[in-house]
Amino acid sequence: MPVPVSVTNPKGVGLQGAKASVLATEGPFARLVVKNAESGQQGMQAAAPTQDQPATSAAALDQSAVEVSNLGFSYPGIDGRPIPGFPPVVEGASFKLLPGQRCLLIGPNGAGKTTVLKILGGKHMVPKGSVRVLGQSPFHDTQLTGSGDLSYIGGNWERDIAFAGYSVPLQGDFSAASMINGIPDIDSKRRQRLIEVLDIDPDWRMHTVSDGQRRRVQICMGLLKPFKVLLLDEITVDLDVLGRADLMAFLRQECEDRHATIIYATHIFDGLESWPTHVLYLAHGKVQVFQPASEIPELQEGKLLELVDRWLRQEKAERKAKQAQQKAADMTDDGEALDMASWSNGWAPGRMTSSLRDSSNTVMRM
Ligand SMILES: Nc1ncnc2c1ncn2[C@@H]1O[C@H](COP(=O)(O)OP(=O)(O)OP(=O)(O)O)[C@@H](O)[C@H]1O
Repeated sequence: MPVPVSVTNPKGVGLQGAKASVLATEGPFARLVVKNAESGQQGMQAAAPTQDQPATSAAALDQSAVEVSNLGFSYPGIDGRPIPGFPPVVEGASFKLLPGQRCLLIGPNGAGKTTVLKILGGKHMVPKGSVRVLGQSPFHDTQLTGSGDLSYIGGNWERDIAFAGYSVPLQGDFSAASMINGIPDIDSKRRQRLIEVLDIDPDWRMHTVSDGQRRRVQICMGLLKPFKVLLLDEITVDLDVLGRADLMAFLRQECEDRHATIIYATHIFDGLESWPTHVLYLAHGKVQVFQPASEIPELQEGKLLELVDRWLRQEKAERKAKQAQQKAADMTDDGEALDMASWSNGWAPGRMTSSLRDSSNTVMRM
């Protein structure tokens, strides 16, 4: 049974006509080449354009691809407003990435990584000024995803289906080729390259593939269009070591050759030291570290895992201390716990539901 996919606009329909993705092939770029040749200047130069690699003007390389300014976000409660007493999931986050930069997004479970990526991918509405992708608001300016300039790959290819169950994986007796070839206006060389990089057998039947094989097809579909900004939410978790290494090499090349910008959230760090140009560490919904990789000694020394281990242990200790403080605050004067925690509301089709602590429908047990 086919189900929708977690790839933004896989068919590239919609505002496809508004192809803002065609970048200048002369003018500023040509002037920069002449200027650099004259001054003998070293440093970042726009790559010469080829059929697969559109030229990027020097001015475009200086403009931020992703800009987040004092971003705050709370998931709404049942009345559509932030739940009173709950801290925002993301608070005061600011960072900026230029074309060509690759950012590793790190943080403990529940830190807000997926939420940030979804906001950047236009899946949650936030004030226009707080998030700009390619100079536009990803939620409001839908041509960003419609054109394929902004691509988000995350989650599993599954959804809840009535009478079939929860988290039903995408399956159906159709081939991987029929999915991949079903996307219009794709450069055939790029498609073939991705099939090779991801080691996809076009004859795979989607109802008999393994999780990792299904993931490869999902990733392929998300990468078919030559994106300018790519958001990856732990998509390598099912891939074997070789598949992951080949994919990371491909993504790196996309940034170096086409000046694409990538944010990659992951919990798997082996072999990643030389991949990012930037590292963003998120904890408690706040940006704790945002630094160029060149300024992080542990990355130069191949000790990314040790660094993350230290960060996470520190975060855990802070979290435990905060919880202990909260517990103490919840005690009555005679030392009894005031139970304001979640309260079972019974079953709604197949699922337990509950009221949240301090939410508007909190049930207080006395
Ligand atoms: N739809 C939602 N409604 C309410 N709260 C949510 C929702 N989705 C996530 N949250 C909460 O927001 C917080 C951040 O979740 P998020 O999924 O962004 O974290 P994460 O850093 O991606 O975690 P992980 O590493 O486990 O994937 C968590 O406390 C989570 O419970």
